[in-house]
Amino acid sequence: MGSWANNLITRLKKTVYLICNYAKIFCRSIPLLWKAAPRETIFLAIALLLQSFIPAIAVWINKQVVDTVADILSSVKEYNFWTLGSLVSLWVGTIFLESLLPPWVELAHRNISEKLIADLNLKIMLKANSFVDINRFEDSHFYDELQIIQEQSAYQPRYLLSVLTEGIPELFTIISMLVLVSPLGWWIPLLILATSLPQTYVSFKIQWDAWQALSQKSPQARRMQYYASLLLTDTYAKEVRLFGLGSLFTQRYLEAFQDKYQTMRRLRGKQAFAFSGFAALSAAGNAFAFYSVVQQAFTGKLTPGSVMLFIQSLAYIQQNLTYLLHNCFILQETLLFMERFFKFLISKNTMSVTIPAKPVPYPIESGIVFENVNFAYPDGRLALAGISFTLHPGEIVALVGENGAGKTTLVKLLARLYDPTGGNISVDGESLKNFDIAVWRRQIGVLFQDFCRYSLTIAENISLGDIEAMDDLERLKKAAEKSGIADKVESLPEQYFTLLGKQFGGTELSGGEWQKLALARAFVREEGSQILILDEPTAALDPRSEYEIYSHFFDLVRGKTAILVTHRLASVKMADRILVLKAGKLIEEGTHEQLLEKGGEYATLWNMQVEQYKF
Ligand SMILES: Nc1ncnc2c1ncn2[C@@H]1O[C@H](COP(=O)(O)OP(=O)(O)OP(=O)(O)O)[C@@H](O)[C@H]1O
Repeated sequence: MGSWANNLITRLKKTVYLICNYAKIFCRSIPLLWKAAPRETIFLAIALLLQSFIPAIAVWINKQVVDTVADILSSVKEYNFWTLGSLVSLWVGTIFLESLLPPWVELAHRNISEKLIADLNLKIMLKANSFVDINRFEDSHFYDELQIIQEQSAYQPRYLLSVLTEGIPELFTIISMLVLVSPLGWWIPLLILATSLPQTYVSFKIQWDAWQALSQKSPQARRMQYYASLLLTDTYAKEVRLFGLGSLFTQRYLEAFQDKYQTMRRLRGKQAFAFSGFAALSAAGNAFAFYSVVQQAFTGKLTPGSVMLFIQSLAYIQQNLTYLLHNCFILQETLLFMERFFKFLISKNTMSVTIPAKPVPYPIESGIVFENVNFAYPDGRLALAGISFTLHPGEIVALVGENGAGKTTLVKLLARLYDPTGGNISVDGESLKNFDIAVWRRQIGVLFQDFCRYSLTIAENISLGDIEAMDDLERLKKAAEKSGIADKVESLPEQYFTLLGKQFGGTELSGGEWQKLALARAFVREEGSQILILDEPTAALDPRSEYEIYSHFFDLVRGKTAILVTHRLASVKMADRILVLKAGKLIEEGTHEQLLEKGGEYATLWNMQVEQYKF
């Protein structure tokens, strides 16, 4: 067989595969509508079926009316009021139904699409929440996919419904019109289809190419969005103005736009060109069919009503084919979104979970042991290498070291936000991996240096540390007092019920006040937790607040194993032990005095800080 034929077979196979794949996704998507809104879906299906056949019934009635009138005029039949009256009543009935249905179809469409959007978004949120580690969010490919799904879930489900509510009646109208014209000549529907389908196929193919090009250019589209957000969101407003960054970002926006636009412009040109060529073929086919019908009418083989039926049917077929084609494009894009959505729903957790889990020791007796622990982030760089130490119950340990030394990474491993890529972490001799992750995390109160600021009330902001404390104002107040934010809260008119954050018109706090609130969140998890991790807890605090926190530190962490990550060496003096990290390695370990005596890295850092305070 020649290479031309081979090529054709490969293309055909590919097309069949694509169509089967789309059909599969379509069949998986429809039950989602049913689940989101069963009653509305039944109503919509019935209304759509009615809508689909109304045009064919109307055209058929028109034919009967014209033929009856022609017969009466040519005296073939006698004028009969009842025949004409019933035809007119039927015609009025179909026209009435045609105008009655759309508002109800629209209502059902909107109700279902709103429910469907909420349903899909909930599924996405629940799935994202089921990832127990944060690796997924740091895998750039996966994160990109998640962003696209999140963005498109706001409108693609609506498109799916639009396509169904418009496309189904269009398809049935085309079929019923083809059936109606077939008595005029068996070859007429075939000719109309044969001259219209190449146009449909080519448009489809070009649309597919355009979609692929668009997804290849999606980094550019996302960059455009990013540069726009730099000029349009409050987070960047200060720096953009002070550093005069407006023109740089608009320039970058334009560069990304040009890159995407040039590709799309070429493809759209190709599409218009191919479309026009095949439109001419379709027009020639229709003209031939029209000529044949009119000629048969001249020779008396067809009635005037049949000519009108042909003209009206052809108009309906042409119009609905164009609309259907457009809807197929949209459906194709929607099905690609649904494919992404389904893939996302079956994506696996990257962290292994042991079932059944071992009970977490309470209290921890012998301690938490890091044994030769290594960790590399997804980009492959080693952030921790060969870390070994033991955290004894009730001990206060300070982690110090230069920026990027691996301190935060180490506490993330302890909270099991990641698993080590080498070595092991164990608690009372049992690997951390064997515990129920949620139960283990409940043992930990934590404040990260990049803590979150929630646009919720103060009480809610604190209680997020332990949602069981949500209604226990006394517990929340105690945590607020420990972190030093209680006085500020009590000075506000609505106190603990003050809404925070500008997003919903709440009050704004200063950076240090937000940090104290986050600290209160770590303290509220007091009951039942055994470990307290504070990563730079006082970075944004004024000297007085910092002094107050550290002078009561033993009180604050009472009975817990505490890990304190800080650059302020004056505040680590009271720690039972200090671990010094450098470039991912544990290089020194001991009390403040021992490390000073040793004269190593810690002593150097200490002396540098002491120098700063000398006058
Ligand atoms: N999410 C991440 N993906 C890739 N690399 C990361 C990520 N987070 C941190 N790193 C890298 O891991 C190393 C250790 O970072 P880590 O945040 O643990 O340092 P740190 O000691 O807490 O620093 P700092 O004192 O600045 O807070 C750094 O080189 C950093 O670039």
